[in-house]
Amino acid sequence: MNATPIPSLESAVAARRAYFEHGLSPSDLIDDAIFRSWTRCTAADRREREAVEFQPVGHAQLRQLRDRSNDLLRAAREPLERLARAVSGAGYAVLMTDHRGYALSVAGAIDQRPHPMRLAFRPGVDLSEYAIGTSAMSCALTERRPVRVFGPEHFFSAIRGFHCAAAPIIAPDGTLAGVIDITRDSPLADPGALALVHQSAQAIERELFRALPAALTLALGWHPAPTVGELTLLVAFGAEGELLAVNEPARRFIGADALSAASRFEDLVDGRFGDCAAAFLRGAEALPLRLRSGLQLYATLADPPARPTPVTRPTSHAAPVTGSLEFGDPAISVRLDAGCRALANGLPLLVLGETGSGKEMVAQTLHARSRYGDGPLVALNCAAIPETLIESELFGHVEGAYTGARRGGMPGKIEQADGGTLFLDEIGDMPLHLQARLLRVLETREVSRLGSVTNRKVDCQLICATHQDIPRAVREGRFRADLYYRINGFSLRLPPLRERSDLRALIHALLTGIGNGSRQLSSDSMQLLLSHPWFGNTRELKHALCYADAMADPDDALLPAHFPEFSAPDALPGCSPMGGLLLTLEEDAITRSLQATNGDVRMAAKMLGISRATLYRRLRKRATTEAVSRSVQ
Ligand SMILES: Nc1ncnc2c1ncn2[C@@H]1O[C@H](COP(=O)(O)OP(=O)(O)OP(=O)(O)O)[C@@H](O)[C@H]1O
Repeated sequence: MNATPIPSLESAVAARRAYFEHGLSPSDLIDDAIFRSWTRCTAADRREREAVEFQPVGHAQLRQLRDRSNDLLRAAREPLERLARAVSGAGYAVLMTDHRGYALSVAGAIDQRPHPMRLAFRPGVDLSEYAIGTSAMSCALTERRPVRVFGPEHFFSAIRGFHCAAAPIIAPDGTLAGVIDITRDSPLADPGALALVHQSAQAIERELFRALPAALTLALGWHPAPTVGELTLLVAFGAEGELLAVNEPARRFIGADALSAASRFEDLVDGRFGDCAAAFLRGAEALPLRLRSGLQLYATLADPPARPTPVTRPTSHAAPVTGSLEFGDPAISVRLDAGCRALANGLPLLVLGETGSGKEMVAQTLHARSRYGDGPLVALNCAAIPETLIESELFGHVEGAYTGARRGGMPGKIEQADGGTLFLDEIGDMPLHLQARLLRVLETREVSRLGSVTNRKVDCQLICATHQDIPRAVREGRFRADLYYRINGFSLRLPPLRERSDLRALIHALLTGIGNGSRQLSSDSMQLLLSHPWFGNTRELKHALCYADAMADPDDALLPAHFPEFSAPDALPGCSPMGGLLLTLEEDAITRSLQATNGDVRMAAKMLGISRATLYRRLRKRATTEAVSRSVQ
């Protein structure tokens, strides 16, 4: 951060006199950024005494502005609140603008502030240099560095009561995402304010970085244990070691020339990406890394995996279970988190899992948490409606498109999902001839109703789900490969219930949703439920609990006798209702992940979103099955 002179009333007044009365450069009295801004305002023929308007844009335009900055708003929510708590007592209000200077959000006490500040601190107000002349935020926008602007340093006299400090927020791709500003009407100099704003901007930059769908994000430093507040150099890599993003401090540290020639881990660092990733997966806390320039640094994980929190039994007052997807299984929570990030980055999501494992619930929850969460969630189950109707359901039709078409026509599910999420359940069952049409819609983001020659633009996110082995369907010519790649921006595999480590907690949570929520379970019953293989997954478990609840007297605990008779678990997975299909899907995924990680079981398990123990179990099972089939042949 460049050092800026501590502002004082005397130096600001002297600088004004030097510049406006004598045409001199006052750069030893004020920050150069302010001098340059005055020069631009003068060149644009602006006058000091002009009135300043704080007109917010209309609702629709504000919505558009906020939609465009959705990632920024999400990343900034916590840092802005923290900053507001830190500075409110000193009379500051907090504001964040987008990269053009439009106010996006306001935090901290604004009600007691004087009139012009209350007008300026409203979402949608244009606070660019063009609109309000020299200010901390307009200087931070132009200079891409933290700037403080003190009373008389503002170009227009109308806002000389303001004292503000602002810092830019740089997006992971190096572009300007926005600016944070704090402003108050007290003329007391406050050297700490600028540092706080700068730290908040860096916290937002780190959040934007965290949201990248990166396989590995490294924090680089000169010491194996970075100290709090140290300048954080962040570099993010994709699953193949491709360079995804570099934050501003790292950009300056590594240098633009070295970065422009780098597209992979190996272009920046002596060493192999796979070795580095494997070392962290084995639990390394810090690794020495030599940059191509010869500088020796240490890398730590910028975003170490969260430790699983201990599961406590939910009480009957707990949040409704339909809002929860996992209850302490780290494998699921990591995948869900990654799924959220993938959606936030515009990737279509493919949810895989056995029947009843909660694919639809995942779609509902991720939709609600996404930036399209305010829009509709429109679902179509491709397996549940006759093939002849899917086309019209999906694409809609105009009046007279076919016999029986609705008068006035009808929008299809895709159109209805505009501004929200389209959820295509059982996508594996989509008829082949419609797949090409769907692909075209996904590519052009335009849909035309049956019988219509005009196209309509659609803006929605896509979540698909299936229990089918789509790679196999592709091999057999039942599913288009290009559509598969299009819908599979990120695949989220839900483990079957029998593999979940949070089964006990899930049972308790489901119990609270049954009857009046106070039903108890005997320990024998819990053992029974924990040992059942649950081929019908959560749906089967839920039914079993409802059944037992109906069989037991109102105040009794649920005993094993209250539960339906479970058929004995099948010894061979191939005998399970879903066995054949799922086995192929699993086999395929396991083989591909092992190939991709050169046989590294830890990494492969992480890629698959299952525990290492589960993967070993699968591999042992595979070895046994292969041995049995060899002996039979
Ligand atoms: N985490 C959970 N908490 C509570 N209920 C759940 C959970 N996961 C799934 N369920 C319930 O289990 C049932 C099946 O879930 P869902 O319909 O989401 O599964 P699915 O994988 O989409 O099934 P299918 O493939 O058969 O359509 C539903 O009644 C759902 O409410």
